[in-house]
Amino acid sequence: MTRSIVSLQVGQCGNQVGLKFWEGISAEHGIDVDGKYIGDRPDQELHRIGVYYNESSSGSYVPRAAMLDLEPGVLMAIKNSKRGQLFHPDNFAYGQSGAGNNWAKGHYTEGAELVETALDIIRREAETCDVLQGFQVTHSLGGGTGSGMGTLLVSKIREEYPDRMMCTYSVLPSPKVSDTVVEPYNCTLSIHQLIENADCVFAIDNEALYNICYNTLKIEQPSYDELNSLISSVMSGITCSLRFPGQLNADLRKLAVNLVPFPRLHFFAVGHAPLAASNSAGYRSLSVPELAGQMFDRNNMMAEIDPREGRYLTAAVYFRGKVSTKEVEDEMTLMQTKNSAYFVEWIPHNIKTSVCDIPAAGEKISSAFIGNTTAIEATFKRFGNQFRSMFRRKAFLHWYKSEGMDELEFSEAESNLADLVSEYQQYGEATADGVEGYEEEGYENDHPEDDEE
Ligand SMILES: Nc1nc2c(ncn2[C@@H]2O[C@H](COP(=O)(O)OP(=O)(O)OP(=O)(O)O)[C@@H](O)[C@H]2O)c(=O)[nH]1
Ligand SMILES: [Mg+2]
Repeated sequence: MTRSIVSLQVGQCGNQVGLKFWEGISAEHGIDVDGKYIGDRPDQELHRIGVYYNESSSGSYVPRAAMLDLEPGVLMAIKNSKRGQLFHPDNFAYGQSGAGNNWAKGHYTEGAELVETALDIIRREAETCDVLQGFQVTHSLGGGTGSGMGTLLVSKIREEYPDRMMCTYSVLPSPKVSDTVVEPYNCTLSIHQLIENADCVFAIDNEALYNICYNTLKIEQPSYDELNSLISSVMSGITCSLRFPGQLNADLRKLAVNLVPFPRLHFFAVGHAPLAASNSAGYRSLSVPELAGQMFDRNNMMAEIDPREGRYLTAAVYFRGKVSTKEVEDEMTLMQTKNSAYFVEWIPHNIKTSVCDIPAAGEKISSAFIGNTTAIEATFKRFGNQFRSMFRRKAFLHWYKSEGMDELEFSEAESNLADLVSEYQQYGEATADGVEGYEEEGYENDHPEDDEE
C-alpha cells in the first residue's frame, strides 16, 4: 500500500523550484520527459514510485502535482518546456494579474478567488491516492502569490485534512537576490501562518544559497536556475527515503515525529554534500567523514546561520550510494561526541541516520542533512528587525490595507515571530535540569538528582 504525497507549487519561485525537483527525481526514477519509464532497475526505481507519481492508463508516470500561480507566465513556460508533457494539463491553475508582491492580494483577494479551483485539483489528486500521507508545498515567502496564496492553501488544507502531514519548502528572501522592499512583511506574515498550520518547514534561505554559489561554487552572479539546482539536490536527498525502499523516516509523519520535539519548533536548516554547480558534478568519490564534515559545516547550510550559536534539538542525515551503514553510524556517533556541546543533552540519540543504496544523479556518494537547530532564530530575528523598522513607521501598510487587511494581523505576526525567537533561545539554553522560565507540568521525576537546586 503506497502512502502518497500531493505536491503543490505556488507562485514563480514555487513553480521554478518545483520543476527542478521533478526533473531531479524523475531522473532518479528513470522517468523521461514524457513520463515514460526508461530505467533499468524497476525493483528500486518503481517500487515506491506511487509516493510522488500517478500511473496513467497508458502506463506513463504523472507527477501528483498542482501548478498554481496568479499570473500565467511561469506556468506557460513550464508547459512549453521540454517537460511540458510530463504534468497533467488539468493541474495548472492561474490567474491573470499576479499578486504584485503583495501578500494580502495572495492571501485575501486575488488568491482567495483562485483557491477553490486549486483545492479542486488537490482534492482530485488526494482522492486517487490509496493512502494519503500528506502534502508538500514549494513556494517563496518574499513575493505575493507563493507566500500569501501558498499559506492560504496551507491553512485550507489543514482544515480539510487535519490529520495529514503538511511540509513546506519555503524560500526565504534575501536582498542579495531580490530588491523588493516589502519582502520582510510578506515573509513575517507567512511565518506567522506556518507556525500554526505546517508540520515541517524546510527553511531555504536565498541569502545562504547565494553565498554557497558565490563563495563555494565560484559563480559570480548566480541565476535562479543555479540557486534552484541547490534546492533540488537537497530536496532529492531529503525525500530519497520516502521514494526508495529503506527503513528510516520512510514517511512524512515519522520524519516529523523524530525531528519536532515541540510543535512550534518545526523550522529546519537543510544541507547537501558534496556541493556542486548544476550539471558539473561529474563523478566524484568522497569519503563518509568528508561528507559528514561538509554537511555539518555552516558554509554548506542553506540557512544563513551559525549552528555553533545554538544547539541541535534533533537532526537527520541521509547518506546515499555505496556506503557502509556501520561506517556511517560510527561517523555520526563520533561527530556527535566531538561536538556534544552543540547537541542538547536532554534528547538522547538526537541524530537519525539513514542510508539509501541508490546514489543521487551524478554522484557516487552524497548526503543530505536536516537540522532542527535553535540557531535558526537568527533568521527569524533578521526578518523581525527588518519588519519592525518599516512597521514602526507604518511604511507600505496602505497596500495591504487596501486589500482589506487589518493592522492587527501585522502586530500579531510580529509578536508570534518574536515569541518563536525567544522559544528557540530558551530551549537553546535549557539544560537537562530544567528549562528557564518553563513550568515542567506533568513531569515525572525519575531523575531524583535533578531535584537538588
Ligand atoms: N531561489 C529562488 N528564489 C526565487 C525564484 N523566483 C523568485 N525567487 C524569490 O522569491 C521572492 C519573490 O517571490 P516570487 O516567487 O517571484 O513571487 P510570487 O509568489 O510569484 O508572487 P507575485 O509575483 O508577487 O504575485 C524573491 O525573494 C525572489 O528572490 C527562484 O526561482 N528561485
Ligand atoms: Mg509571480
